[in-house]
Amino acid sequence: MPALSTRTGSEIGLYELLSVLPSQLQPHVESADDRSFLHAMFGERSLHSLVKIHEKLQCYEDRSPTPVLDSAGSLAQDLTEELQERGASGEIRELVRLLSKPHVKSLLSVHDIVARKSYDPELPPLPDDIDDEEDSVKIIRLVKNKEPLGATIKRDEHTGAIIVARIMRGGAADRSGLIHVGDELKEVNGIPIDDKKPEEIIRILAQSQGAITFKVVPGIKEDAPNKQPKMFVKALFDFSPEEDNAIPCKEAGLAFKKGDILQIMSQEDATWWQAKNEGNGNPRAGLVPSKHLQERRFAVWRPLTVALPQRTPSKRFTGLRRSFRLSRRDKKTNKSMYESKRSEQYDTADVPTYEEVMSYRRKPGERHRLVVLVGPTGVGLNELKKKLLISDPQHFGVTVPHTSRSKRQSESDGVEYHFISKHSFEADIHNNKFVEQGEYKGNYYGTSFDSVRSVMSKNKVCLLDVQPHTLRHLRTAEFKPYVVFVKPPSIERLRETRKNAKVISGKDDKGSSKPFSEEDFQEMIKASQMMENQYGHLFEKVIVNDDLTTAFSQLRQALRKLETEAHWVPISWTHS
Ligand SMILES: Nc1ncnc2c1ncn2[C@@H]1O[C@H](COP(=O)(O)OP(=O)(O)OP(=O)(O)O)[C@@H](O)[C@H]1O
Repeated sequence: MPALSTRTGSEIGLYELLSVLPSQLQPHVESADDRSFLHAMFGERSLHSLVKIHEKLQCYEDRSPTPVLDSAGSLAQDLTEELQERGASGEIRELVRLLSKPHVKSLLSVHDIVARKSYDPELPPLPDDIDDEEDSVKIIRLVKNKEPLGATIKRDEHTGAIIVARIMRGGAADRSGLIHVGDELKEVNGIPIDDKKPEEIIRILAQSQGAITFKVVPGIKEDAPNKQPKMFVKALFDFSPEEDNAIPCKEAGLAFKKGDILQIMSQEDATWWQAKNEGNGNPRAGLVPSKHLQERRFAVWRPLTVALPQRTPSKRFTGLRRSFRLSRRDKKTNKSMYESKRSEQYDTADVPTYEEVMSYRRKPGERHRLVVLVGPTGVGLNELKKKLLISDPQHFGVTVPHTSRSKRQSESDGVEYHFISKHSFEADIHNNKFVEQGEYKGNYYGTSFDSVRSVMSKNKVCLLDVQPHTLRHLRTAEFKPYVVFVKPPSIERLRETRKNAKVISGKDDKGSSKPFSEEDFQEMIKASQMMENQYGHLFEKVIVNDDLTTAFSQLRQALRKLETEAHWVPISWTHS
């Protein structure tokens, strides 16, 4: 900004500064709203008067004047009386007249107040015949620009009075500290509103700019300012106030997307909370559905979206990744796998509303978080895992799966697999020792929790790829999983990029491979959409595996950040 001209040449006069600021700031302010706000604010007459007074007072600052006496008012009174007793020369009469002028009396009175530094107002005693029923009225003057007032109103069902229903945290009304929930609105800008509908009042308010005067009857005093501790939640669903017909005021709503971090500012209302979105930097709170409301809504929607028969998960062995060298290209296996996931997901404990979170940064020496890769079959999880392992074999590690099939000559126990008997495998399943397990051609295969622990205890980042329905078993303070969803690109890009790629054929379990078919691509995209719909709220990072090198570098960067920066994790993971 260029230097501003000053009155004295050496010091910037505040008053001059104020008058040139709007034009000087103009090139730096993009929005027309902001520009008109600045104009209105710097052009406000009372502000200019205050600045003038401030400048005048500054002249006295160096001299630090002290009052000679603090009873100039009574001295003037005594003097007037004495002078009146003396005869009546013209000069005496003039002095008596001057001293009795109300302005001079007020000036002397102000002088004495300042000299005594007694600034508390002295209120006259209450009259004896006061009517206890009479309402005390408060006049409030707020300066409003285009920003909304940040309050909602309602009509009291019993009395018919217009009452302040909500004050939005951080909004204009809240910042003023003058209007409170429960206050009864009597007049806006001198217009009585007793007979007006709330919508009409809202219109009056919306059309008012600059100073607005409210006449209110204060409600019952609020308790001490809300000292609720800061609470952050991760939203597990999308919300758009525009599309919500139940919200008391659409303009007061706060839109958010699944995965956004919200700071809950008020839970006073059981149905509509007030929250700020951590991501958008807006200091004003908006209305969001409360957890309770969202749960109720979900209960109503749920039968419509997932009307699937419940299965008993313990009796079923869900599908396995090809990392176990099993067929997942067998369509029958894939289909039943997804059906089983759907029914497991919508278990009542899993209603996706909000999850309380806290910022967490791994301390030096602390175990690394488990990195879980999730994605549809063939999307490239193994390829990405392989690249990570090659990039830093000391830093990354993978689990060794268990199997009940017999060991081949070329294999060693604990290298390709942990080979255990069918009987032990079944006992381990029974004792919940597996993150996930499955059966293929009469043999069991599975990844145990202990195999994950074993990698983590070597201070390595354990890379695991699992079916998304097993995430719920891993989401504990011990593993603190960082879930990366690997997503396929568009079908056109799949055709282009996977020209030379091979998928493991489902025809045998010897790992023979075949090129991707058009059907494989379609299945991959469909499965990806299904996973995102059902488990999207659990994914912390989504990577589109279009160009492999780009996807790998995005993953590498995300994992670097995971180790160096703070991330939001469920609060229960932080106090273990
Ligand atoms: N971005 C990519 N561009 C080209 N080819 C790719 C890309 N990503 C993976 N591939 C190839 O696609 C094939 C399948 O990849 P990969 O085996 O890693 O999939 P996967 O997700 O591990 O599958 P599954 O879970 O069924 O084991 C491999 O031949 C791999 O090299």
